[in-house]
Amino acid sequence: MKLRGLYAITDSQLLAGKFLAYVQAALEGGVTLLQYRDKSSDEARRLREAEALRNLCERYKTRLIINDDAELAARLGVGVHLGQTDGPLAPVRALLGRDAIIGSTCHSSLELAEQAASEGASYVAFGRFFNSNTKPGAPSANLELLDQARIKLHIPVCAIGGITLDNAAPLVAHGVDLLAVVHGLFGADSPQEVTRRARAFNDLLQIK
Ligand SMILES: Cc1ncc(COP(=O)(O)OP(=O)(O)O)c(N)n1
Ligand SMILES: Cc1ncsc1CCOP(=O)(O)O
Ligand SMILES: [Mg+2]
Repeated sequence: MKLRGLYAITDSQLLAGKFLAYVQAALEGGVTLLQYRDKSSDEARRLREAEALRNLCERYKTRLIINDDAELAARLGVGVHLGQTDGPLAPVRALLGRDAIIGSTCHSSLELAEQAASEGASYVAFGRFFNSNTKPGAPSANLELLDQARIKLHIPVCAIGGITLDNAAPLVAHGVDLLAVVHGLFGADSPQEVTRRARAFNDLLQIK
C-alpha cells in the first residue's frame, strides 16, 4: 500500500496539557502517519507518551513513527524517522525489519533522497517549504525539487515545514504524497478545530 495522506507530528511544547486530546482529535479527522517528536532526554516520559500514542494509533489504524530514536521504535515495534545526523539508515532497517516504516530527511537534495531510497527508506522528506516556527533554521526547499523527485524517485515523497491549509495545495499539485504538519494542525484553539483541519488536509489530498 502506497503511503499517502496527512502526516501529523507532535510537539511537546505546543501540546503541553492537551497532548492526547489533540492527538486523538487529529486521528478522528484521519491521519496516515503520526510522528512522536520529542527532543527532550526524559527517557521515562518519552516511553510513557510513545506507548500511549501506540495504543491510540492501534485504535485508529494509524501508523506510529518515532522521531530520531530507533531503539525506542524497536522496543515498541513501530517506525522511525531519521535525519541526516541521526545515524545511518541501513542498520536501522536491519534492526526494525523489512515491514517497518523508515523515513529520511533529505532537505532539498535529490542525491540524499536517492541514497536513502537505496538504503531502504520507506519515504523521503523534503523541506522546509515555508517559514516554520517549529524549526525555523531548517534548510529550505522549493516546488521544482518536487517535480524532479516525482520523476526520479519511486518511493513516497513527504513535504514538511510551515505547511498550513492555506499553502498546501501547490505541494499536492506538484506530487507530494505526505503532508507533514505540526503547527498548521495542532496550533488550533480546540480539539474540534484540530479534527476539522485534519479532514480539510485529507480533502486537499483527496483521501477518502
Ligand atoms: C517527516 C519529517 N521530515 C523531516 C523531519 C526532520 O528531521 P531532522 O532533520 O532529523 O530534524 P528533527 O525533527 O529531528 O529536529 C522530521 N522530523 N519528520
Ligand atoms: C521537523 C521539521 N523539519 C523541517 S521543518 C520542521 C518543523 C515542521 O513543523 P511546522 O509544521 O510547525 O512548521
Ligand atoms: Mg532528527
